[in-house]
Amino acid sequence: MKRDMDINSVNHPCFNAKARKKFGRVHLPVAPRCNIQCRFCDRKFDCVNESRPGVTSGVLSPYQALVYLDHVFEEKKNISVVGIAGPGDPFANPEQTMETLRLVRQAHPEVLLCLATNGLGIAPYIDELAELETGHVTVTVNAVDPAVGAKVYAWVRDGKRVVGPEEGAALLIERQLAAIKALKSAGIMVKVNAIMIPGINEDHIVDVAKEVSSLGVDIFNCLPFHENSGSSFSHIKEPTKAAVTAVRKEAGLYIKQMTHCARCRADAVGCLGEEASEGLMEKLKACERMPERPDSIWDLPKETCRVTDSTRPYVAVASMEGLLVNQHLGEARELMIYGKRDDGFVLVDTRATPSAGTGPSRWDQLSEVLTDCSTLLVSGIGETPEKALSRTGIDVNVIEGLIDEALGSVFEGRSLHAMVRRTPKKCGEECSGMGMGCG
Ligand SMILES: C[S@@+](CC[C@H](N)C(=O)[O-])C[C@H]1O[C@@H](n2cnc3c(N)ncnc32)[C@H](O)[C@@H]1O
Ligand code: SF4
Ligand code: SF4
Repeated sequence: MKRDMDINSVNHPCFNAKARKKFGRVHLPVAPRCNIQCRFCDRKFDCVNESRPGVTSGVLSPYQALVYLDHVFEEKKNISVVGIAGPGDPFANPEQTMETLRLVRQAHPEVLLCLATNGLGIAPYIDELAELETGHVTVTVNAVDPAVGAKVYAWVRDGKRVVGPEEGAALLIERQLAAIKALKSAGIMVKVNAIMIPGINEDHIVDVAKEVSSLGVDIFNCLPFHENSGSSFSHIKEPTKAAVTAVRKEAGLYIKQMTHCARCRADAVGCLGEEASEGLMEKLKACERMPERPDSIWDLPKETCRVTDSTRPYVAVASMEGLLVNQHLGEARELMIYGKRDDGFVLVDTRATPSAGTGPSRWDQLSEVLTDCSTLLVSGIGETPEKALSRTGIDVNVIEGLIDEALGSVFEGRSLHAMVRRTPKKCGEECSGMGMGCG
């Protein structure tokens, strides 16, 4: 759908408070994974009831997102910005992010493109972002001192290497500052978000403001920590309004402040603070059920492939960080769905698992979610789900080790024997369940 809108870079409702009543934004939730773990963040992929960052009603492929965008433009005539803000990090899913931006730019040359990222993985993409005329990037910088950063970040994944808090924070900060410099050199407007977390970094926010101001950042958004029962900071309370105002005032001595941030969901749409449209959330879910690409399923080399059924070309994996098969099915809130292409394995989707407490029907629901998967790789599973899934034709394997290695075996027809977990996790012994089966 072509639109006739005269949009210029000042019409971004987050970068310019004056634009916030007139212009809206839409976030396309195409990036489910994350390459770091902020201790305050808990992502939810199928939730209509919570309004906070990291939450979305669904995750879309780039093509699905383009179809969804047409529905958005039809319903909302004042959208000036198309952005990607997770629900994870855009550069933990760089292929999906860049493909989405390319598709949107091609179909809608008038729109402002925008991204929110932790900055770890953006560097290789900055030139292309500039070519696509991505006008606005937000980088979340919660610390510029690695000792403070180590309190905020649990781990950081750089390629295949996962590092702990101290080394991770130092690496992340170095990448963030370099990325900000490069973004500014490429002529892109940069906003820095800094989450103010009581008892963790509240005395450090002004240092962050000073540092990023020296790099030419355009605007600074000191965002109060949003209480989050699912995160490791579940015990921390939101900072008081007075404390946030005081920090913003001091930080304002160094850099322009944003004070109207609505702490939006990863699928937010409309003007800032506007209630989510039920109709559009239904459309988003409908788009999520469409084929991921117009030509849908990739051709697999059937003669060498254990995954011989072309209606089940994918493999579902339970993993805590996307590197290892290391999660019990009962603990997995999402499964990673992998496919094979000529150039290797590719994460095609991340799917929420049905929530606990619904009894055995939970596993029937899960098998519906996995109708296009031939195989499930987990590090533990209860007897009931194993039987329920196997009944529907899914090959369930309890293994441990690198995802890439396991996918190699599955897709190339080799045995998984060497990876089989010798002492399968017993129900309730190593997971957080009650030992009652994964009900
Ligand atoms: C969900 S993230 C997605 C983009 C990217 N991963 C990032 O961190 O910038 C969007 C923004 O929400 C913030 N956020 C996440 N959880 C939050 C919380 N509990 N309280 C306040 N801000 C939060 C992030 O720090 C980030 O600035
Ligand atoms: S980088 Fe963004 S999505 Fe990732 S854990 Fe931090 S806030 Fe959440
Ligand atoms: S979270 Fe804040 S900066 Fe991001 S879109 Fe919402 S209002 Fe704008």
